[in-house]
Amino acid sequence: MRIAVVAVGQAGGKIADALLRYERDSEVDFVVDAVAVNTARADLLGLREVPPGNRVLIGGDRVKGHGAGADNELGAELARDDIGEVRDAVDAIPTSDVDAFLVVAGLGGGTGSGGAPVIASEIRRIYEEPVFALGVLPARDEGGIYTLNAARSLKTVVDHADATLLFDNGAHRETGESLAGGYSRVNETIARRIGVLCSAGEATDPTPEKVVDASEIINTLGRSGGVASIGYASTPLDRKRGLFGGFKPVSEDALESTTRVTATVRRAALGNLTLPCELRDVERALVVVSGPPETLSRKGVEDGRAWLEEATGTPEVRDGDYPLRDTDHLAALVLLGGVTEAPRLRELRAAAVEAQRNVAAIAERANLSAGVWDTEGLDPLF
Ligand SMILES: Nc1nc2c(ncn2[C@@H]2O[C@H](COP(=O)(O)OP(=O)(O)OP(=O)(O)O)[C@@H](O)[C@H]2O)c(=O)[nH]1
Repeated sequence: MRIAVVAVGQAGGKIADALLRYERDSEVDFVVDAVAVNTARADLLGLREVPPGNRVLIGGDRVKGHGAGADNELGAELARDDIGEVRDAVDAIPTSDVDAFLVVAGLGGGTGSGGAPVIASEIRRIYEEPVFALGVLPARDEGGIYTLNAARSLKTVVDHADATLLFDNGAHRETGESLAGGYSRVNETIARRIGVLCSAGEATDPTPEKVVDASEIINTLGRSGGVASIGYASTPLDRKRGLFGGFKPVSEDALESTTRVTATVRRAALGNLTLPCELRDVERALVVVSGPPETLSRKGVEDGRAWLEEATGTPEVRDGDYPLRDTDHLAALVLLGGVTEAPRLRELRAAAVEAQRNVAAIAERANLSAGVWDTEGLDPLF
């Protein structure tokens, strides 16, 4: 699936950079173009991969290039005011090659949190291709303002995108990790998952036995404002066991190959989801298995799909393979679409209600006027 990436805010821009790096390393063309939008000039200047001509500074007249200061209403306003400039940058993308747009943002701050729904809704108004959002949720310990921002923004993003892929920072940060080091590792994790998903159907050599078409990804994500999560797991392969330093052919080792594939699919779906959730709270799924061609047991993929059908209780589970010559890992990616419930969503909902009660206290702690955090009109989540 070929995507056009529209990154909003600091986290969005860094994730777009990571996606472009992943694309370059994998040598499969799946990002048609990437645009970065921000209210902070320094964040735009700090990007490494998004081409300088594709960086759009918004709100310059009002915030003078200094960011939205975690005020997501301001972020939304600045995006609305300068939407013409964002539109011009998106119009310059050769959209005849694009299967879907991906609007990427951290939902806890100001610019991405407020701007992403405005921008997604504008792109959706103009183009026929689906507009998916990739939203990063703040970790639990980031504090009330980030939580409240994420809760408000999530409700709006979900309403304005065809589907929203969620990534919970809190579920992926390792103890003792520095913030900067943590983010760059987490961004690589995000880029690998989106990268494998999108590049699977674009690689032509070696040819997959069952191709993952863009339409299969789009149908799994859905187009009616759902939430999605991605699981990923990989298993190292023992290169020494096969002939001539390669792997044993599947025929020689069919049982082991099959079990290895299904076990990897189960690990991808049961642990390490971008948004941890129960499989029974999922409406659709897609499994992609990648690795050296001789290790991709068709039966293993089918067994993995059958297991997922049973675990989710839905027959709407698609599958495909992605053969790669230069890897010593077997990997499985599981895309879960139509997620109806997740512990982190429940927490955000509850925290938003609590934060509304404590608005004055939060504003005081953050040294902001209470007016900035006037939450009148904050819709309940979903
Ligand atoms: N995964 C990931 N999360 C990040 C990164 N940078 C910031 N975040 C998270 O994103 C949220 C803050 O959003 P930012 O993108 O920094 O803020 P912004 O959208 O630029 O908004 P303002 O700075 O308020 O103008 C917080 O929840 C951070 O934890 C990153 O590189 N990767």
